Amino acid sequence: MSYAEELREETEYLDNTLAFLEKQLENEINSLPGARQKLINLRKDMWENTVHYTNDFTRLTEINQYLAEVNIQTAYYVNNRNKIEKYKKLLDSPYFGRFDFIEDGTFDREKIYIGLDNVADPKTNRFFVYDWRAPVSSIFYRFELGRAYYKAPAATISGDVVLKRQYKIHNANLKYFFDFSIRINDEILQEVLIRNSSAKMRNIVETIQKEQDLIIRDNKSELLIVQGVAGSGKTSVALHRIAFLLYDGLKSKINSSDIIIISPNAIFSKYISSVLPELGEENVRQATCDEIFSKTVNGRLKTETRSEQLEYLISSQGTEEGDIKTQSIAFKGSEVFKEILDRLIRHWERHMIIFDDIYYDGTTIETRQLLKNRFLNNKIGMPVAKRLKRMENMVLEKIHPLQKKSLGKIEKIVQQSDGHDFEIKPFSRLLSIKRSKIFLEKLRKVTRVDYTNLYRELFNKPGLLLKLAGGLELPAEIEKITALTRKTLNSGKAAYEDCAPLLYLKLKVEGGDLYAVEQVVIDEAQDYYPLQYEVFKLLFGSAGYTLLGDINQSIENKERPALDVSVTGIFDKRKTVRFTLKKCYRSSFEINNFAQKILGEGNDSISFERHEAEPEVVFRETQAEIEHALTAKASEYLKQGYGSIAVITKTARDARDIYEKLKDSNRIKLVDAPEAEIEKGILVIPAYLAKGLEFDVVLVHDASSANYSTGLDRKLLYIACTRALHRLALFYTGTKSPFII
Ligand SMILES: Nc1ncnc2c1ncn2[C@@H]1O[C@H](COP(=O)(O)OP(=O)(O)OP(=O)(O)O)[C@@H](O)[C@H]1O
Repeated sequence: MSYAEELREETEYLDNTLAFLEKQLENEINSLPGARQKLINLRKDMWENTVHYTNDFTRLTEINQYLAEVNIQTAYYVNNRNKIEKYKKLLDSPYFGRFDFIEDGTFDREKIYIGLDNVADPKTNRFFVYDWRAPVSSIFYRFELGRAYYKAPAATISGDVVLKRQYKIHNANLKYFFDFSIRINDEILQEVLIRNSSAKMRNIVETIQKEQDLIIRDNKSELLIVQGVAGSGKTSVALHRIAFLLYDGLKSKINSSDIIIISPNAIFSKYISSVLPELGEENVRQATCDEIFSKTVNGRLKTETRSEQLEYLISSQGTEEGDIKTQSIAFKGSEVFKEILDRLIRHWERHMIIFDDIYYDGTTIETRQLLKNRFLNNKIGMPVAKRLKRMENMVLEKIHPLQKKSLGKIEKIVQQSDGHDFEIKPFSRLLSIKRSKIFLEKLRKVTRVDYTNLYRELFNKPGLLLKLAGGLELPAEIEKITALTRKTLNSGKAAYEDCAPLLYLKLKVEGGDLYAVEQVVIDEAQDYYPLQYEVFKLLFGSAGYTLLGDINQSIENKERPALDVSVTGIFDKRKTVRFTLKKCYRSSFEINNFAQKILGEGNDSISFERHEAEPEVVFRETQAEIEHALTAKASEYLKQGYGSIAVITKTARDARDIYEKLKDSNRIKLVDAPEAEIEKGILVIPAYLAKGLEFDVVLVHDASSANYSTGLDRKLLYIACTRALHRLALFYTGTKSPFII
């Protein structure tokens, strides 16, 4: 077929699709006022015809019937409005791709158009467009021309792909289309990747790569681990995977409230917040690691945040305090410490809960031995706090009949005393209540659990930690770690590394399963320690997990077995799968190659062939000259049209410092805490907060050997450089960092 004929056919197809969409939109718009009015009437009826407060069961049933009807109508109305939104969006660009497929055993050439949502006529069952998540659409992402197959719900369907085509449709106009093979596929990606970055992450639905698609569509695995180099699309894949799991057509479809994303900080949460809405889905629940770990403990103890911890770690390198803190973090995140906490709970059950004989009104209710035996031998699978509460209730039940007797006795005593003739009953009751209160307080001294105290005891009680750690390997500086922790806890504070252990104790002692979710997605998974994963397991119960991370971006710990066997062992899922993403899509070829050299041997990132200028390493005699050079570069790139420029520093303190110096001559924004907003323009930001983000241009402030020389510095420098899409420049005085090769 000639190009002109193809164009005519495609234009016709687009017109038909748009006409169908317009009709659908019109129908939905027409039915909206009716649905709205129906809902208003129903609410009015309910208000007028039912009581607003009642103890009467029959009236309650009546209210419930109304409420059920209101809920149905509300869902209908909301659905109506969502459809209007969907059709409007699709009318702008209903599809972006197509492939033609001849299924084995047939001679029909089926044209499969792919877009953000299904567009189908329910009357004729005709599909104008298939949702990118539909099973058939996987062919578009996974196969070139030739043999192909996809897994339909009932069977695997095979056939031949005879055409693959990509479209640019904007404002309901077909701008262009072209057919592609593998090579052109790369060119399309080139075009997408050459674009400037934006303050919010974008969807990649038109150019999902095969290796990414395999992760996105995996709905069988219960634990899915992705190790991917910087810029390989881990976060993008995670979000598209969520959209896939939310897809209506999926048998195992779940709702947005069933999924939670754990992200490193609020900056990152905001950065990724636009992708799911772009894909036509509601945003799912998000929690930052601070929300999970520090906030839960906060209120009892003043807690350090993850950023504060990192800032301290980075700034205190080379000092004894810094070294103790590093060891303390690794120790408290380890499986060894988990074992110590488990032993602490067992020890506490057996030796630290002091039972006493229980008397009430001169009668022995329980002996201490009986209480202890009952506690140690009953319901041992139940969390300790619940078992103690159960015991408390049992004792209270026993004293209940005695309370009445005791009241009678009190009344008699009060009668015998002078001056209470008219108030015998109320006065006696008061005395009885007071007595019960004293009793309860005494009882609760034994049955009430305070996990923060328990944790304090571990460090306060001389020799307890060492005794519990018998046979386990402890860090060299355990005495100093204990002393530091004692000091912090006794001043009413908890370091960030104490939060996960505290939460672990809380969940073990009081019981867990706080979040009812089915899928947990953990981004920057390399940053969590085994004990933190143990907490996730307690918090999220039997949920499925997707963990995405990059071992080379784990800031503080060197030997952490993140993302491998230890995680697999903790979650102990039957269906576990591991994927590796090696290709970097973010940075230009030159920037990625430069960044890989920072890491040295043994990393296996493959650069996508998108060529741009070589990174610059700029020497200046003084800091003042560096600041001048930074300003000049930033302005130059801004003029060249780069929208986002990050001056990346090592610490937040450096960021504040450089901001103060540059702010008068530039429109510049400081990002020194996770609450800050990321905007277009020039930003000054420390490397650990820039993690996960990207910028058109990265300017690394002070890349000298004095500033970047340790193992931790190497990772920070790597993180900083891998944030750049198009331009990278590093500035230094004295000698440059040994990691710059
Ligand atoms: N298939 C793709 N098509 C187009 N762009 C892609 C694709 N995969 C990744 N990208 C782009 O590459 C960049 C990096 O993606 P993303 O942030 O998801 O990577 P990451 O692995 O999470 O990176 P990091 O570990 O450095 O945070 C983003 O701009 C993303 O849009």
